[in-house]
Amino acid sequence: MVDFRIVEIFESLQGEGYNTGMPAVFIRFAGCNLNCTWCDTNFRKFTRFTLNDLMTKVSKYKSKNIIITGGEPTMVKALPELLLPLKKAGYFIAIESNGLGKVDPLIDYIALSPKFCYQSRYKKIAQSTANEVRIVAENHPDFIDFCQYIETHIQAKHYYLSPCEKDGVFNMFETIKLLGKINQNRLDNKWFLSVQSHKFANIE
Ligand SMILES: Nc1nc2[nH]cc(C(=O)O)c2c(=O)[nH]1
Ligand code: SF4
Ligand SMILES: [Mg+2]
Repeated sequence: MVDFRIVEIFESLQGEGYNTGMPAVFIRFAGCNLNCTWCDTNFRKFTRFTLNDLMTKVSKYKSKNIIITGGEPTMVKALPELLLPLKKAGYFIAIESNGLGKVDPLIDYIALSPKFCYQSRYKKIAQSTANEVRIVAENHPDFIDFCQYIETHIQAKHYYLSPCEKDGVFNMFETIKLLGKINQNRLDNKWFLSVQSHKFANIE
């Protein structure tokens, strides 16, 4: 029988991006194909859940929104075996992905966070459509070029820069300066600010 490597499951509010404030059950899968220096998730420590364990656990929460995250959830081979029963049970399923893997068509809402520190890996784009893109802001001369590259290669409704957190400190000033740069010479802003608001609200 398949089992899923799960870091944590919890109910909270979406802290980031367009759906900030949306109540959701977060399913955090173990494993990632990247190793960002500022990663805030220990995706190596996990518990095994069967499909039944997962469905039972999720059904105990109030929310009918699921956010599949990680780690990198597109690397979970058995994911479709979970998505189908979740869809049948009426859940709205969102995913948080770094964009290097293809997102299953059963997913209802796609948030992609391509990583500047691994820009060479994005020469081939696996997932070229999304509902929203969020890039963690980094102070580097090539950063704006990367954002522009992503904007032309990933079609999305919303584009965001997110301040990077290291040891509780956010590069907020750097981020808004980068937003100013990336939006200059446009009639309408295309890039907006997304903060990890849950970290300010002291919720999961
Ligand atoms: N509240 C809350 N919102 C989130 N949105 C994306 C998260 C993630 O870790 O992928 C996350 C998270 O960890 N907590
Ligand atoms: S892609 Fe996300 S989960 Fe993976 S190492 Fe980077 S920040 Fe962490
Ligand atoms: Mg998080």
